Amino acid sequence: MAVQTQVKTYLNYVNGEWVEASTNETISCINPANKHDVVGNVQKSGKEDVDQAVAAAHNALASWKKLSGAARGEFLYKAANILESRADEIAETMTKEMGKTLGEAKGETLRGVAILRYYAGEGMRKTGDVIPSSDSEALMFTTRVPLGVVGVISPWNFPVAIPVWKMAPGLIYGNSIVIKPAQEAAVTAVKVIECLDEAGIPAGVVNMVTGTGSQVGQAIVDHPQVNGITFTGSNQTGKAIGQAALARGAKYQLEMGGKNPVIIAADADLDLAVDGTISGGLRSTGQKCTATSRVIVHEDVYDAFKEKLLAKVRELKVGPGLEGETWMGPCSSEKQLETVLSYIEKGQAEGATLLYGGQRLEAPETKDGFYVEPAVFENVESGMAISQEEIFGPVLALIKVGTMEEAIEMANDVEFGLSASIYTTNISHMLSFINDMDAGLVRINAETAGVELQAPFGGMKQSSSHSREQGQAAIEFYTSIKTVFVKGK
Ligand SMILES: NC(=O)C1=CN([C@@H]2O[C@H](COP(=O)(O)OP(=O)(O)OC[C@H]3O[C@@H](n4cnc5c(N)ncnc54)[C@H](O)[C@@H]3O)[C@@H](O)[C@H]2O)C=CC1
Ligand SMILES: O=C(O)CCC(=O)C(=O)O
Repeated sequence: MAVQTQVKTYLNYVNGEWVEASTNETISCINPANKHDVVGNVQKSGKEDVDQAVAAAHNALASWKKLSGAARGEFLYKAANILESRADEIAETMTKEMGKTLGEAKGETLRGVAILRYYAGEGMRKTGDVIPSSDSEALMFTTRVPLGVVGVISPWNFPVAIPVWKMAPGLIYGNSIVIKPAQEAAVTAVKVIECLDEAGIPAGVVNMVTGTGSQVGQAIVDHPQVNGITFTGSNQTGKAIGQAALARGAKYQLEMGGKNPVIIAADADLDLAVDGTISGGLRSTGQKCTATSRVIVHEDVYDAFKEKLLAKVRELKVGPGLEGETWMGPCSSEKQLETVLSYIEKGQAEGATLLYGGQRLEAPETKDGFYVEPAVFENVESGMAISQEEIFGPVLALIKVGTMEEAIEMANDVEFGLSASIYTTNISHMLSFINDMDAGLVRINAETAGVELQAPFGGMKQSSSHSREQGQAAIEFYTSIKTVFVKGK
């Protein structure tokens, strides 16, 4: 058991000030590698705090949107430099708070830096088109105006990258922000906001209120002065947010679950496919919406692939994310661990064969953390829960198929459509996969996870609100098009 020295309490950020919540309550953020280690306390805010944050964001809007894109971009460049200079410390906080390995946390923090720089540059790019008018004496063009106050509701699995990829485009296009980060990653979020504060972002342009989803999140969603809500998280919460936003005419963007397949064709490079399956399925302890969970393997290479996969999975070192030799950290919370263990039980009860892993780590040095061994199932059928539902944990389900058509049919046989990949050396297989796979992100000879910040990201079917984040696609959510028709007299 760790001895707690001094636990810091972090404040909300409202109208450019660090403030306590009106409730006078705080919540502790726990280290999933050792539940006795409190990483920090954050404010357990209420509706009144959201009202103050939204009022500040609303008041800041007029002068923020009047600035040129280049001037707004300067704040993002400064914030990027500050985040970069604090990358080691912020990555360590992330690892302590939600468990991913330090290497992954550092990579993600630097991705946050790159996202800030990318959107800083967007402030100098075109936002409209000239369209020929049918009146030869008129000028017709489109311009864009900001949405207004944007509510950002973010999850815990990418504590830097997701808040940044939602806030940075919002800011560059002239919106003001009220963010409620996930409770499990709130200390890391505070540190990201500190970077924006240090960069001198004007008071009220960015506000952060921490607390529960049902109190703080819901108050943001329901607030009449919040013009749009961008959300990443579970399907259940996302759908409820979408309905509430629609009911009061607010814009919304939802990024939700995945049940992502990888297809291993008979002609695949099996070593590459094994590495991509492990990295896509088990990095970050499987807690990515783009994580690989269904591994659809051609029967001709099934046994060879399975043996190679198991040999490598057996070697993965599970442990605290801060330790250098750890490959996979704990689940982010006790709730996540319980969800994963319940799916492992359900898989066995439904008749799948657990080939490896799936046990909680009970050794003295790990029993206080939320650790589970990576699990590999076979004899998985399409109707089983482990084949259909998002587990968000280190669980791979092997499915044997006889043809490429069967593989693609199986890959599409879920309600989600976020990401999918195929390992093959055959160009016809690649082309049918690109054409026939129902997913927003299709990847050839590459793992399902790992999105690039300059490209559109989002899913088909139940995975998103059919919108796209990141890259230049982000402009669609954060702005409205205004069509302008000008005639001299
Ligand atoms: N698509 C993704 O990247 C993610 C998917 N998930 C999925 O969701 C499952 C449950 O994880 P949770 O953290 O409980 O997800 P969640 O969807 O409940 O939480 C995501 C965010 O929504 C907020 N929230 C919760 N209820 C709300 C409400 N009524 N109004 C407004 N905001 C609200 C939370 O506080 C958090 O900031 C995971 O096991 C996983 O399957 C979770 C996190 C990220
Ligand atoms: O795969 C990635 O890099 C991003 C995944 C993601 O957006 C998520 O898990 O929410």
